[in-house]
Amino acid sequence: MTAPDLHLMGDLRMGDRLLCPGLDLHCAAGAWTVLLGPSGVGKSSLARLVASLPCPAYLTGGITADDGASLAGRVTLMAQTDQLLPWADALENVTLGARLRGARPDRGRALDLLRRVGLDGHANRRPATLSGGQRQRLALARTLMEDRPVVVLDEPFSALDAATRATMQDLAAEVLTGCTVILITHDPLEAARMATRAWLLDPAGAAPLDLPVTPAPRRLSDPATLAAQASLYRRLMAADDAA
Ligand SMILES: Nc1ncnc2c1ncn2[C@@H]1O[C@H](COP(=O)(O)OP(=O)(O)OP(=O)(O)O)[C@@H](O)[C@H]1O
Repeated sequence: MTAPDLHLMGDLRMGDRLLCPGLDLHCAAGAWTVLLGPSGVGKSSLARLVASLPCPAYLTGGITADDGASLAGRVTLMAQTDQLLPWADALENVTLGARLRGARPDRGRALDLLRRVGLDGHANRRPATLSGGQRQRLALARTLMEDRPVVVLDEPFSALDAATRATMQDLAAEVLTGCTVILITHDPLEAARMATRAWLLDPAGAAPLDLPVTPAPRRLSDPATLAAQASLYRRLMAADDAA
């Protein structure tokens, strides 16, 4: 499946509450669109809307793909909570999507992804026996296994230590090459590293954020990455003060 460009348009509302007005976000195919913003502005709601999941919020202008086709079946969402099946082991969790669709899971690919997220030898472990970071990496492996052209990642690396986070970011960038990716994060360094385009959502609307001109993922130690991190941090602090 070819990845489409997405267009998110209109006011993000929940009942009579206006969460974020006047969205006009283009999410380019093959690029990472990063959304930042204060807690409660509606980022996770937007993620659920892109994934066509039940959500009390709605976007007045809708979400469209540039190829005109429905997004149904073309999006995978890694939610903030890991949503692992407690009674299934790690391998069964990673292959869940295929099994739900009645397809034969690619066991070799699943085991390889488990290895690449650092869970080699954990295939038969249940989620309750894993640490928070291991569970998050298992959820990441399940997301990467899905092979969908549109991928929404809602704070996917939040439970990881800094070194593991960078490794998982690189893995996701590699596996998701060519996909339309929407990444939600509260981490300005992650945004500075991973974003092709970044937007700050706040109750006044969505504003574009400045990023280095170099392609993502950027080196953590690159002065331009660190300068962008500092600038994004200042913007987030200002948005938090205003919220
Ligand atoms: N199921 C729900 N029913 C009613 N209100 C909800 C529901 N889910 C979220 N909300 C409210 O909608 C608003 C947006 O929530 P959402 O989780 O989308 O924000 P967010 O920007 O992702 O926040 P965070 O950064 O803390 O994850 C919040 O005020 C939240 O309390």
